[in-house]
Amino acid sequence: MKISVIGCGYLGAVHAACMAKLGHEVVGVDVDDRKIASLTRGEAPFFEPGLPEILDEAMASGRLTFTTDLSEVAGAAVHFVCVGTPQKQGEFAADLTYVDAAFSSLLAHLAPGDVVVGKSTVPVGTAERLAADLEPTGATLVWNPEFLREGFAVKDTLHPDRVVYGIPESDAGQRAAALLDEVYAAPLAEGTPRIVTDYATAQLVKVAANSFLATKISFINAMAELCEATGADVTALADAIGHDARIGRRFLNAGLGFGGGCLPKDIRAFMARAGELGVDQALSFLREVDAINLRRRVRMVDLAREECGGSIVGRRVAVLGAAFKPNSDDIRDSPALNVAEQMHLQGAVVTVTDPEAVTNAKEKAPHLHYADTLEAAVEGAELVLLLTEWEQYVSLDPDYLAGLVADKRILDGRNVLDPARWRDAGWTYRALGRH
Ligand SMILES: NC(=O)c1ccc[n+]([C@@H]2O[C@H](COP(=O)([O-])OP(=O)(O)OC[C@H]3O[C@@H](n4cnc5c(N)ncnc54)[C@H](O)[C@@H]3O)[C@@H](O)[C@H]2O)c1
Ligand SMILES: O=c1ccn([C@@H]2O[C@H](COP(=O)(O)OP(=O)(O)O[C@H]3O[C@H](CO)[C@@H](O)[C@H](O)[C@H]3O)[C@@H](O)[C@H]2O)c(=O)[nH]1
Repeated sequence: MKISVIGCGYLGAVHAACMAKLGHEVVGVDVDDRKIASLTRGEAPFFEPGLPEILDEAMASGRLTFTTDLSEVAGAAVHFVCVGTPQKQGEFAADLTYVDAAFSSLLAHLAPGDVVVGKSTVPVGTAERLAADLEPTGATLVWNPEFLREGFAVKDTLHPDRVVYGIPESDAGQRAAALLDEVYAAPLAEGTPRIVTDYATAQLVKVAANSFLATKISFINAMAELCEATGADVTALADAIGHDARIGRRFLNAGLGFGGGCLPKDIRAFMARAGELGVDQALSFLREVDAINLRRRVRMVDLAREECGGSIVGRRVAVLGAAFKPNSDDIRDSPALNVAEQMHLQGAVVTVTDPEAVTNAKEKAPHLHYADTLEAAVEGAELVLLLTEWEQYVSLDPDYLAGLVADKRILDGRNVLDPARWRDAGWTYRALGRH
């Protein structure tokens, strides 16, 4: 089937390549000509494990092309809209400029019977408005939220935990769902659960899922605050409560908290939308989820100051990690980069390293120092901060690192190192929520 994917960022580029892998003929469209030039060369414009391989395969098959010319979507039966919905400057609400622009420019290229599939994360009520705009074209809107995780985007797209379709209550809605079933025939054949519902529910499922994940992380980080006040150990606590199948151990990793281009802005946009709907009280707990999360970053800097005898002015600090999570080069709302910036503002001499995110970090925070290797970053450091749990940092040898630094002091912002092993090697080890 001929498919178009509008918006080829972290979500859209992966979606386009995966749809081609499933056998469809795909045209990916973006307004960013640098991104399109890179994708056209078969090069992923960002780091995502597995993407280069499926891009290569799809480009070689001739089934995947990229363009900045939206008119090339004509003739596609299904159009996926994957453009960004960032947080508005200075507000909690989502900025729908890109979604609105993508839909309005798409109108001229649609034919009756086409299916437009919204995958961007939007405030509930957006799909209903966009469906009304589509009506004169004879195309049908399906709201099909996306749940992929960066770092696992290819696997999550090809083998999703579930698919959700928000459709109108009409024959056209049923036909649109059947067409989307054809697009997703391979994952559905694997038994992927498929939930068909109305627009409002489909849009809410997405932000409810992200709110739940954010709440789980902030819950354990609140427990970390209690652990710090009592001498308890939050990792042991998470293991113990996680054994209860009703709770589960996943997403209970305490530390610097959540960042990225999704959880922080999605819970804020959800609160803003609840306010517009007159039900802001229902989500008032998300304010606390956000506040607990942001407090962890401040606590990390406080811990660094404590370890440096009350002041970090002029101290040489090595920061391991800039990406918001490992296996990604994404630095959107990265807790690691935020801590590095706070340390710099408070007078420390900060050198940041990351296996993949240094280029993006330099663009966002050019005033920090950067090193391409771990060795260069830690050389002569008086304090080391592990802030993104890349495997190469998790598996660091304390004796090896000891030979490079000026002072053997490490703060583990992700609770991934073995405290006993580091202390035995002569290090001062501190972490969030454990001693
Ligand atoms: N990144 C994820 O892991 C993820 C997962 C699930 C859902 N989402 C949601 O998907 C959406 C996209 O997120 P992302 O991380 O891919 O963002 P992104 O910023 O990486 O990509 C968005 C892309 O859309 C392009 N764009 C903007 N306006 C356009 C237009 N009018 N026509 C064509 N292209 C246009 C931009 O140039 C950019 O390349 C957001 O709503 C996000 O919340 C993201
Ligand atoms: O126990 C945990 C788990 C995660 N995190 C942090 O939480 C953030 C988000 O992690 P993750 O959810 O794995 O990354 P994303 O790629 O942002 O994915 C989330 O956001 C996407 C965009 O909406 C959704 O599609 C995914 O389902 C949802 O997991 C990162 O900063 C992690 O470091 C923790 O602090 N502790």
